[in-house]
Amino acid sequence: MRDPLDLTLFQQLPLHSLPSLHPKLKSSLENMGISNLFPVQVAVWQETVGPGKFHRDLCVNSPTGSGKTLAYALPIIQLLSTRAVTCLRALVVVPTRDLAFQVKRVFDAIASPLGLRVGLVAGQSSIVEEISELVYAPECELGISYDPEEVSFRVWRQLRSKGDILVATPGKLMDHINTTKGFTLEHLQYLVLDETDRLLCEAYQSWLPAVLELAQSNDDNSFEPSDSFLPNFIVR
Ligand SMILES: Nc1ncnc2c1ncn2[C@@H]1O[C@H](COP(=O)(O)OP(=O)(O)OP(=O)(O)O)[C@@H](O)[C@H]1O
Repeated sequence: MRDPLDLTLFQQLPLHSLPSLHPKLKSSLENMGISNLFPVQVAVWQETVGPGKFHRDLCVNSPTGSGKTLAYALPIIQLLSTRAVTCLRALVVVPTRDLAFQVKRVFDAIASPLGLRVGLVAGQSSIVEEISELVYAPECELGISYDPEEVSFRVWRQLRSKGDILVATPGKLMDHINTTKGFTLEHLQYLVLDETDRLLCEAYQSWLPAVLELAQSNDDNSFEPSDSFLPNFIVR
């Protein structure tokens, strides 16, 4: 493990001083009234997109209100902006439904202009509605009722992810891992644990080992063949 970076040594930076920042990401931030990145955001950007380049886990420890959500959301969106096919590549796990809504709003604001879709599973709607938000189901689109227990093999083959990024609470995530056909973590590239201290207090059916195992289960990753390593953002 490297020596930690001291965030108090980082300064705010204006957006225009980040040459690699995607122009649409810059516009989205400006629309949100953001003209500078906060120090934690500068530090994480530099360790991921910037000179530090992203090939390891990051553990971010920074005070409440210091801007940690954008600190991880910005590089993830920037790094996913070149994706050609929609599949679930980033998973953000948070301990509460309220935080899940809050984090999804931040992702939505910067992901949509880049054509990236953000899903939410936090018990906000029925399980069937959540499933229809997560995976394409041909019957669903034809208006025929969709019972996930009765999906034929032919249909199962056609199921694919509707989103690039998913924000989830652990309990709901495990429900979908255990029961939703077509829901897969095999293409996952980024895993974020937000409010890790609270998350790890709860075992939730051993959700973390299950997620790590599923995310690393596919050796035949057709999207990023050289990237078998799953970098994690751990935020508290
Ligand atoms: N670069 C920025 N410029 C201006 N406002 C910002 C910037 N980054 C984040 N904010 C705003 O600062 C507030 C706090 O951000 P955020 O919720 O991400 O902090 P946090 O560190 O995750 O806090 P918590 O620990 O409570 O979750 C939000 O209202 C957010 O919109």
